[in-house]
Amino acid sequence: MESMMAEQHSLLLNSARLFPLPHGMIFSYGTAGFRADGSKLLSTVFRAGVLAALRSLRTGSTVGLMITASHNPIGDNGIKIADPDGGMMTQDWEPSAEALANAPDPQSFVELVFSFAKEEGISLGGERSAEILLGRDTRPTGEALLQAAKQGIEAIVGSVALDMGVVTTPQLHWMVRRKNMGVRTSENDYFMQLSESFRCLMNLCPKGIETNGSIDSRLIVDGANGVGGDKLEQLKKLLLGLNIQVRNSSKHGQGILNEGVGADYVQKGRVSPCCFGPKDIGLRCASFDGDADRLVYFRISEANSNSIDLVDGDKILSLFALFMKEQLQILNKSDSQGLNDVLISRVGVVQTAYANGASTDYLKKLGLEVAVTPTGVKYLHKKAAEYDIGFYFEANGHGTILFSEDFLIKLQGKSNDLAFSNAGSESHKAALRLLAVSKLINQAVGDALSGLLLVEAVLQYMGWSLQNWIELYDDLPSRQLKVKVADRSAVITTNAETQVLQPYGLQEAIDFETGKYHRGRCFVRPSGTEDIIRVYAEASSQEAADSLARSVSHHVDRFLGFKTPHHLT
Ligand SMILES: CC(=O)N[C@H]1[C@@H](OP(=O)(O)O)O[C@H](CO)[C@@H](O)[C@@H]1O
Ligand SMILES: [Mg+2]
Repeated sequence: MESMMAEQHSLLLNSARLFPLPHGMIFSYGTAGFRADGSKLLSTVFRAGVLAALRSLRTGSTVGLMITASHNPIGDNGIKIADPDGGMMTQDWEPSAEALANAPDPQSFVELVFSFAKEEGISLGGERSAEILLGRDTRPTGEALLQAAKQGIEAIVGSVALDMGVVTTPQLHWMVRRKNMGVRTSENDYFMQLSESFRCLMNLCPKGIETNGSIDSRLIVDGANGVGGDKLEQLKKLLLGLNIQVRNSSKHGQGILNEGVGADYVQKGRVSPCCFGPKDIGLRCASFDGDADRLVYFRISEANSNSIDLVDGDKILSLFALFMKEQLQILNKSDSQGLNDVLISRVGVVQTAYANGASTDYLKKLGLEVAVTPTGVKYLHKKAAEYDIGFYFEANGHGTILFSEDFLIKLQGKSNDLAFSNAGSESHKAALRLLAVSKLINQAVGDALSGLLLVEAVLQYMGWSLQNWIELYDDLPSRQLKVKVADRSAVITTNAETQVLQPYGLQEAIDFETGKYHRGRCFVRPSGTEDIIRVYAEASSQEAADSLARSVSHHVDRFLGFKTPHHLT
């Protein structure tokens, strides 16, 4: 036993020596894992590999490691750990992740690993084995970082790293979840599950609407010059009834990842991505981010081909909620003899403070419970998992629908009963649709590919054009700005990030400015992925929202900015 521990100790120490901490850097486990310039992340990724192996040992299950910096510039990279259920690593481990990432030298890193393992009751030395699925996006630093992650994993005796290759973030999370369910996990299985459940939903569209010529089957998708476009090219070969054209796919090799393209660019700037123009006016367009866990829709506006009508995550959420609520109602409608057992379900919606106020009003009017959490999927997902059907979406297009195990068992039971007693009835079809949605939509994390297919199936079911969807409600005009400050950690917020506690006086200034505008709402918070403070403002006109955001940005700059002229973007 002792010799096993000694072997483990020296393996870890020798490996850690290969990945020295870059001078002067501090790494924090932000909104979605560690992010930094890709060339500075070798030690962080190596250490995250070690941590992932510990997580796998602790849980006795497979975990995931994804190397991506999502919508950030191509030179950045990042790493995050997926827990056995496919969700984000438990927040309880984040402080240890940070401590390990910042241990000043190999010796202290190894000591930390051993003491953390002891605290968590993890036995080291190879008594138990760990398994970690690795994935990366298309960034040029990805390959070297993947090797560092492997070395971190292999520095824990008995651990195995399985390289899933270049995948979207949601694919990797999906694979981890499925692996722990003991079912097939290959990329092909992923494509098959999505295409089959999509086909099932399309087959359940009301007759007549399917052939309604008013719905244009054409859909143009911006792949952000990243991994999502390539995967969609593969998936679309299995899809019937959709005419998808992919632009800005990394395979085409023309553009730079996330530069002038992608869901973040489109949603934050409300502009069309590169390679979209006047020829696309009026067509249904969608955009993924660099690792394809975000999805927004848009339409090039008639008046100015650079500006767009945006359909953001809030409106995707609203479309899904409307559809699902209708299916539950149909399912629970009694037949003529009053024979239908009602399927009780707790349905809830989770948003962040960035959700457009008009969407929240709409969802509440639908009779849904709406909860608000801080920014970041880790918060939204956890809250949504409290419901039988929990919807969550960030305005930027990251979101999904979660079904509780218990509800799915009851739903399957009900569907089986109906197949026996009332096959082909509207209630039976509604049950089948709900089951198909639970298979199509990624239960691990928001997924642009599966989200896109669900949007398309729901529009088809409703017989809706993009215009019908846009008219679901009118967005309140809003504006987001970024302010560069000397130290973003000086801003401390509360109340789901809607109120500033520190620096003292800033909240009063925000309240004062907000009070000047009709339907004004404004908040500021430090980004967890970029070195900036984000300012969000909403008001009854675009000019008012712009002006509120600008004046609050100046207050942020006054309280926290550099002494040199400020930087507002
Ligand atoms: C306003 C905004 O879009 N914030 C994004 C962004 O986080 P920040 O902490 O705001 O930088 O990246 C996160 C990870 O992708 C995403 O979850 C979040 O919604
Ligand atoms: Mg992303």
